[in-house]
Amino acid sequence: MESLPLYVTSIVLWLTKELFQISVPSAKERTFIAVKPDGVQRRLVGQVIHRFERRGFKLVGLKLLQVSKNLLSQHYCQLTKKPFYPDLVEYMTSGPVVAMVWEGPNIVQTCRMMVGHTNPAEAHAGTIRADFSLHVSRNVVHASDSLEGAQREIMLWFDGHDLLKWDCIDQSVTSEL
Ligand SMILES: Nc1ncnc2c1ncn2[C@@H]1O[C@H](COP(=O)(O)OP(=O)(O)OP(=O)(O)O)[C@@H](O)[C@H]1O
Ligand SMILES: O=c1ccn([C@@H]2O[C@H](COP(=O)(O)OP(=O)(O)O)[C@@H](O)[C@H]2O)c(=O)[nH]1
Ligand SMILES: [Mg+2]
Repeated sequence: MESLPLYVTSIVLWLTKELFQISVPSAKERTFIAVKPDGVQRRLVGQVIHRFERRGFKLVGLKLLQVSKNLLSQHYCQLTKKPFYPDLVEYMTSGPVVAMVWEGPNIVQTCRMMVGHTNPAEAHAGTIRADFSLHVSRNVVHASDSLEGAQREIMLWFDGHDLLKWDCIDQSVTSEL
């Protein structure tokens, strides 16, 4: 059987989405991930990056930096009243952090699942925190916990022009997804 012309297929797909209100996850969704000082000290940066790469997500921003207390207080602004906050500041400023922006469909929620529970003792095996850490105060990575949080954190940690738009050629077929 002859295949339909591409424009007919596109119209049918568009109509199907419109008629049935199918919500397609945006491939452009972004999240902020950081390898915390304990992860950098333990040379886990490569393994953390590998997890997101092998899942199929796209790296669009990356830098190694010494975090200032000012940046950290903005990043963790919801936690400043917590009893562990002074220790958290000391921990997060104790050495370099690798800050990253990753892109892909449903990435915020998926990365939270891949990172695992805040407390490694409660994290499921196979998550980064369960596989690489033992204690909540040394839990190796940060991942944004909502779309709004991700947008706020990306703007806080990166200048827009440090984030790269590029095409994964192996994923061009699924760029509509
Ligand atoms: N009870 C605790 N004792 C020590 N440190 C804690 C405790 N709770 C949280 N933290 C630290 O503060 C960080 C921020 O806590 P939060 O509640 O935002 O967890 P999270 O969202 O899983 O972590 P992150 O924001 O770093 O991804 C935790 O990742 C952990 O390092
Ligand atoms: O009882 C706690 C809760 C949190 N944290 C630290 O604070 C970070 C941010 O906490 P959040 O609640 O945002 O958890 P996360 O988003 O990291 O899972 C965590 O990752 C931990 O490093 C901690 O040291 N003790
Ligand atoms: Mg958090």
